[in-house]
Order: sequence, then structure tokens, then C-alpha cells
Amino acid sequence: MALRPYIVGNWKMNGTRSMLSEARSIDRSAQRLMKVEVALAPPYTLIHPVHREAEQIGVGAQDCHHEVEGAHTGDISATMLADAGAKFVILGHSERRQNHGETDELVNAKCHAAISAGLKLIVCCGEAEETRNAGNAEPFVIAQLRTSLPETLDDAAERLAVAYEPIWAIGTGRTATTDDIAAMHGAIRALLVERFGEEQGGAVRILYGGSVKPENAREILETADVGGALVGGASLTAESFLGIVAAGADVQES
Ligand SMILES: O=C(CO)COP(=O)(O)O
Repeated sequence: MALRPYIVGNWKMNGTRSMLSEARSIDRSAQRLMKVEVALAPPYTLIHPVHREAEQIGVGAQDCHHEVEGAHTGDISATMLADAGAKFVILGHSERRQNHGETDELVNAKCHAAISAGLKLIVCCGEAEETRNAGNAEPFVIAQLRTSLPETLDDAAERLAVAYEPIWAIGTGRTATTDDIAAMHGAIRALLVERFGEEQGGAVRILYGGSVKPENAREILETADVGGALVGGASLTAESFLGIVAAGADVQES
């Protein structure tokens, strides 16, 4: 079972209603690129508006709370996201881990909340530059995922994606080498197969994230075990994001 490349735009804390025109352009063009699964994770305030615009692309969120409801001022539950039209949620992004102290255990609890609400998951992992320089990138990332990922998931291939985003590559214009990406994605694949079995774990898409641009997308998407990309800055305009989507379609065709 080989799923289509999955190209996801993470708008982070960017976007007001004036950006709905970008979402609309992405949706219209994505229609012509059926070889790729395209999705956007706008800020919470735009989930429902983008959902109303989008006929072809998936809409998701960038985080959720681990409980269904309650006294948590300012938080949003997975059930609320689903109600607003979200189909997936990004969990454990390094910016959440760094800025909000999210632990692997909390990310795991959020995975369970999202699954209960019927959402798909994109679970993020990635090492800091010091960790890579010390030669510990792989064990660090695998330990993150061992705790963050759900313990079982019957439909892992459809329900789950993992995003490997080295922290030093996010928003810096630097990307990991394709050799390093292939090695890390291979290690993540082994963990997914161990946990979810050959058929399901073998088909979970492992996305690369960190300074993906139209210019480097093809090389990255052609790398072994890369099933898509999680894109920050370059997802903020339809033009650059669609350049990455087109690279995904080229790779799928070739
Ligand atoms: O963090 C990222 C996506 O989640 C990557 O961001 P950039 O594409 O801006 O480097």
C-alpha cells in the first residue's frame, strides 16, 4: 500500500482572513494535482473559514488540548477542532515543545484525545543542533517518538503521519542532507514497523520539515522513506506552496 505524497502547510501564527484567498488558490490548483494529498493547518481562527473554502484540500490544526472539555482557559479540544471542520492535528511541534514545555508524555495524551475525536495525527519530532553535533540525533528522535506515539493504532497508515523536523533547519534556510534524512527516516520506519506492524507501520508517511522550498522539494521528496513535507514559511503564499505540491506530483509520476 503506497499512499500519495502528503504535502502539509503549517501556517503557524500567521494569517488573518485576508489570507483566505491564498487558501482558495491552493484549493483550486490542488484539484489538478490529484497525485498529491494537500493539506493546510491555519491558525485556529481560520480553521472553519478555510474548511468552508476547501473542496480538495484537508484542513487541520496545529495543536489541541489533551482533555475533551473543562476549565482550561484559552485551550481548544480535539472535539472542537473536529466540529470546526478540522480533519487532522499537528502534535508535538518543536515550537510547542520549546515555547510551552510540552513533554513526550503530554504529546502522547494529545494523540489519544485526537484519536477519540476522530482526527488524523501528524506527530512531530526532531533534534537540536547540539544533539546532532554530539552524534545523538537518532537515539534522541527515536526516544521522543517511542513515548509520543500512541501504543497501538489499527489504522496507523491512514490515521498517522510522522514529521521529522530538525530544529536547526526550521526557518533557517538550512536543510538536512538527503543522506541524513534517509538515515533518520529509516530509523523512524523501523520503529513504526515494530509498533504498528509491517503492513500498517510500513505505510505510515514520514514527512520531512525544515526550510522546504520549491527549489529543494524535489530532491527531498525523492529521498528514501520521505512520504511528504511539512512546510512552514513557504506555505504562506499559494505560489511557493504550489511549487512544492508540483514537485510532489512530479516525484509521484516519475
Ligand atoms: O516548522 C516547520 C513546519 O512545521 C518548518 O518551517 P519552515 O518551512 O519555515 O522551515
